[in-house]
Amino acid sequence: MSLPDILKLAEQQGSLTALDRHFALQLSALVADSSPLLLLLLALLSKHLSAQHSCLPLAHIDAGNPLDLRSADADTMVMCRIDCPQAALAENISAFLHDSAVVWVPTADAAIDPDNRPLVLQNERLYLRRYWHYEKTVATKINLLSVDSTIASQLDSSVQMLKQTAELLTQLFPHDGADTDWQKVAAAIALTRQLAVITGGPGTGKTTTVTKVLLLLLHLQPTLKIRMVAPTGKAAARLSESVKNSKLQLQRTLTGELAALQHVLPQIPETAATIHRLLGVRPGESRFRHHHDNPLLLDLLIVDEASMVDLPLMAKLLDALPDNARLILLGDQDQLASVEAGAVLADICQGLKQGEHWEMQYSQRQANRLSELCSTLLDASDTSTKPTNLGDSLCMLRHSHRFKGDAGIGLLAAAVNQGNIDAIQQIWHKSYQELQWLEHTDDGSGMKALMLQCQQGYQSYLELIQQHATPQQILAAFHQFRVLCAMRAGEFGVDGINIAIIRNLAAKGWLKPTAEFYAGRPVIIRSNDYNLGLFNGDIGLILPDPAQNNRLMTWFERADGSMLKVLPARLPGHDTCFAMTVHKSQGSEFNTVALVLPPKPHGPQQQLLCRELLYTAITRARNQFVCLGSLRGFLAASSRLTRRASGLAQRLWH
Ligand SMILES: Nc1ncnc2c1ncn2[C@@H]1O[C@H](COP(=O)(O)OP(=O)(O)OP(=O)(O)O)[C@@H](O)[C@H]1O
Repeated sequence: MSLPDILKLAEQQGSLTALDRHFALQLSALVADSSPLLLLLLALLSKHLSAQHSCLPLAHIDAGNPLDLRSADADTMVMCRIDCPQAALAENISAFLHDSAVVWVPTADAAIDPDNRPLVLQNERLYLRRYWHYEKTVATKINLLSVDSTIASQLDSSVQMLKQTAELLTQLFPHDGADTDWQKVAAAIALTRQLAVITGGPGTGKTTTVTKVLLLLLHLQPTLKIRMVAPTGKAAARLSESVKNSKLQLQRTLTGELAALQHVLPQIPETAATIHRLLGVRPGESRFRHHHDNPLLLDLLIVDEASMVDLPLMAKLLDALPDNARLILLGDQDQLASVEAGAVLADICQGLKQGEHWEMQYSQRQANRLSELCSTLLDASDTSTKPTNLGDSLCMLRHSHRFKGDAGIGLLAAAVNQGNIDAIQQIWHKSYQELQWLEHTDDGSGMKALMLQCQQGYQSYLELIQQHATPQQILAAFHQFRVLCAMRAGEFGVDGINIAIIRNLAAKGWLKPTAEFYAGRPVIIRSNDYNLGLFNGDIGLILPDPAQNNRLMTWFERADGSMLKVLPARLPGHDTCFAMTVHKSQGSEFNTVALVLPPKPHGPQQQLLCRELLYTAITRARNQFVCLGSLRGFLAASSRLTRRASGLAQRLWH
């Protein structure tokens, strides 16, 4: 059997896709190199990229069965294994790739490959040139932005400036407890450094903190040009809403000595855009309007939900950022990584991870500066023995103001995040009001209970349609409840659950799904349509338009709160979305979330069911979290962490 035949066998057995096989065959034909090992590596690289890794770490390859064949005759197994001990594999393959004419191995003095070879090998990781380039762009810019900035040095040399900043911080962050106010520390970092990365779970006060930072920065520099962005329209709308709320709360606290800052409040921007809109999409072209040679016109960029930003988009955004601009990244590093390749925020925060715990990694100099600015004492556990510039730019908020300490949702999210199996079991057995477990049973009673939840959750928006409420009111009611699934296909995936919900609501007489488009059908957009202004992940509702003789239109709410209506026939690719994937729910929140897990996860499903997926689903819920699944499956998923292969953390932290 030749290697191309073995690739075909791997495709038939499901361990490679047709794309992986064709990619390998075509690229090796293009570069006129038919060596079996190169073909094998190309197929594995493609497989890794499809699984959203940025590269193929050579150490990940299994010498004995690299294609993960389930069954094959002895000759075939011998043909496809790599003839070398596993311990020496990475080194041997590395030597092979060094000699290959299609692989570029960067050196300290050659930053660009003059021959534009399609593959790059660095630190025993094999990249497609494009991805290597994205990673390098992100690492270079983040490293550049984290260098101890002039602002911080000025502060150190000017006692008066330090005192003034400390006073402003004390007034804006009054705190009576003895422990450190991390929001204040985060604000001090954002005020004094060009880069600040503020991470933390839901409700830990990221937006509140950043709004206060904006107030202080605008007070000190009134002409500062600020832009706020998020990866999706929904996340941008949420950020706008959150900043508006924070401004209202702040307004109430600006009394006494702080009253002088009241006039600055209106200067704080309230509208966030999507990253695509900020960068300027040019229809039909893959390059954005803004890039390194045509940078964005801004002094400060705030990026919310940074965990959702994939490697290519982050590279393009950072490439377009002017050299002297400030950058604040906000996000939750524990959430699922971006839908596309990379896990940029997790890689940026990786140096803080110490086993199952997170600890700040400040240099002694930064710890002293922050202690003075915040009138607190950062202890030894917050400083690093191997300090980095990036470590000085990071702050993690850990106290959630949304979930009260003893509230079920917060406890469950924390226990899942730590993979604490005993705690998870106790929480599910304790019957918290906010949590409801539905076990899959052979008689289908779990599924029946889920359908009852759906009736309760979707009743109010369907009633509002009958009462001729405004599309905005109906959409707001629809967004109170959502079913989330781990996967798309199958009876317990998005496809099957959507069908079950439609049948159930139709049986109640609440929906009339007699045609493709019917009043009350929720849709989620699958791709970007820049002409219509619709983006991947946007959710709309099909409703009659009284202004057009009740003709059916699809209504969407834009990031600025205005409504967009589109003829159903003109919609780009879309799906029904009574149920949606957990991935697509990132950046959204609902009063009640019902998560559906398969009863007996097997094969590739198990890989999908991981800790980040559960954590993301749980933290989408504000008031109630319901889960239909098998408790064993839930516990197994809590123990499974997914790591995306990437060289970014190494470039940033070593
Ligand atoms: N220090 C604080 N003391 C009391 N309440 C706070 C504090 N910080 C934030 N809050 C409140 O907690 C809630 C969540 O805050 P905020 O929206 O800033 O968090 P967030 O981290 O941005 O949340 P999300 O990730 O959901 O966007 C808000 O109602 C806010 O007013």
